[in-house]
Amino acid sequence: MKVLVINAGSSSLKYQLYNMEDESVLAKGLVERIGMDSSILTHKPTNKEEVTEVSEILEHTTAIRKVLDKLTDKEHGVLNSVDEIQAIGHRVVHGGETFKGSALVTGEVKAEIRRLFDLAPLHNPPAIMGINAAEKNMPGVPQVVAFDTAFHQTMEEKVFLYPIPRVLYKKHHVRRYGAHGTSHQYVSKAAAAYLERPIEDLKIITCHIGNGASLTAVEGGVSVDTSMGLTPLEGLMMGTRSGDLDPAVVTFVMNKEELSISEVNSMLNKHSGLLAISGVSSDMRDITDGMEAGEANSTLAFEMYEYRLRKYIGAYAAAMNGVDVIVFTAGVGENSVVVREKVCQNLSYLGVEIDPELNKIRSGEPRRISSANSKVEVLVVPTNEELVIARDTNRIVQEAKQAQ
Ligand SMILES: Nc1ncnc2c1ncn2[C@@H]1O[C@H](COP(=O)(O)OP(=O)(O)O)[C@@H](O)[C@H]1O
Ligand SMILES: CC(=O)OP(=O)(O)O
Ligand SMILES: [Mg+2]
Repeated sequence: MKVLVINAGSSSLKYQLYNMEDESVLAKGLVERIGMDSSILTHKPTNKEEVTEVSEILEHTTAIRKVLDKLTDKEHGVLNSVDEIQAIGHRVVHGGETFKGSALVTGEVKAEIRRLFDLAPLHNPPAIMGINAAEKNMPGVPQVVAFDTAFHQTMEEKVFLYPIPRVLYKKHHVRRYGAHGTSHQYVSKAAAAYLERPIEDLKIITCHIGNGASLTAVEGGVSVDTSMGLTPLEGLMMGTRSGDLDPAVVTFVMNKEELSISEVNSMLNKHSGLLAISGVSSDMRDITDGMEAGEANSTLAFEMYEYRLRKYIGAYAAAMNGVDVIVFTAGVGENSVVVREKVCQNLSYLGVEIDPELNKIRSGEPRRISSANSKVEVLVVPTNEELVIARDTNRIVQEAKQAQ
């Protein structure tokens, strides 16, 4: 079966086409700046040259049509016809309490994702746009949704409730949900497989640190705590998101600066984090370059980022009464030698010791960076959210066919 995986953002759409016979990627790509005057489509077929095309793409339906054109293009394509795509899988960030796993898209499932718009105003609306756009371009092709929140539905009440009036949970579902679950689940399983140990016996802290960043305490293979909350704003300091702060900061600043709800949301989600402190960039590469050049604001941004991440690792070791494995993943976790080095340097009280040479090795495979003496295994495990979505899509569509 050939499965197209789509990750739709508000102004972008990432895609990967899988051949599920051998789980190989036939092509992948990205449409950026949807809705702006010059959109950019970058298409990379696995065995051919990458192509980039600039054109006007005003909404997601056109974006998917352009992607399908590229996938079937004589020169850059990998398919003879769009009909070869037998299923489509979508990443959806918020599944609320309804979805504990991936689901086949139906009218009711779409209505539920819409009901959750309030809880994920930045993430769920573009996901629905992606689903509708796929439906228009490929009518009749089954679609599956995979939720970032699903893996964290195992958290206990004492972990997911906020200590605020309970009526807010009953009336408005205000609680902690977490995100990046597909990634935390994938890398924790991959870590156990790499170590050749049963996941049931392990206490694992997974650090998914990319643009958005979150940590999860995985005990016995299930998520027992995670750092994102009602929305993907809670927890770690991120590229442009603040992470944890005193909630009174919000009302105080709204009052002093006369900010609206949408303005304060935008400040905390898009103009905070590394970007706000460095004054330069949300990208960890620029921050570490600035730090190496002795630039004070980038150095401070790095130190705050590393300090907050390290505090969370300590908290999750406490939550599980120990830690056997720490896993680094996503853009920063997989690539930043210096972030891993600094975080681990100050975890010696847990018995963490990394090998500086192993830490420097670059590879797309899971690898150990801790020394032989370390009491905790420290691993780098490249994440692959798209593969998990493709597998779920394949399984759910096959099951639905058999049930017919
Ligand atoms: N070599 C590198 N060193 C440090 N950080 C890196 C490196 N490569 C990528 N990154 C970081 O990874 C981030 C993107 O991570 P990624 O997981 O791809 O994010 P997302 O999926 O949220 O777009 C970038 O913003 C950048 O800060
Ligand atoms: C939920 C979330 O933060 O997603 P991303 O890392 O893709 O921004
Ligand atoms: Mg990501």
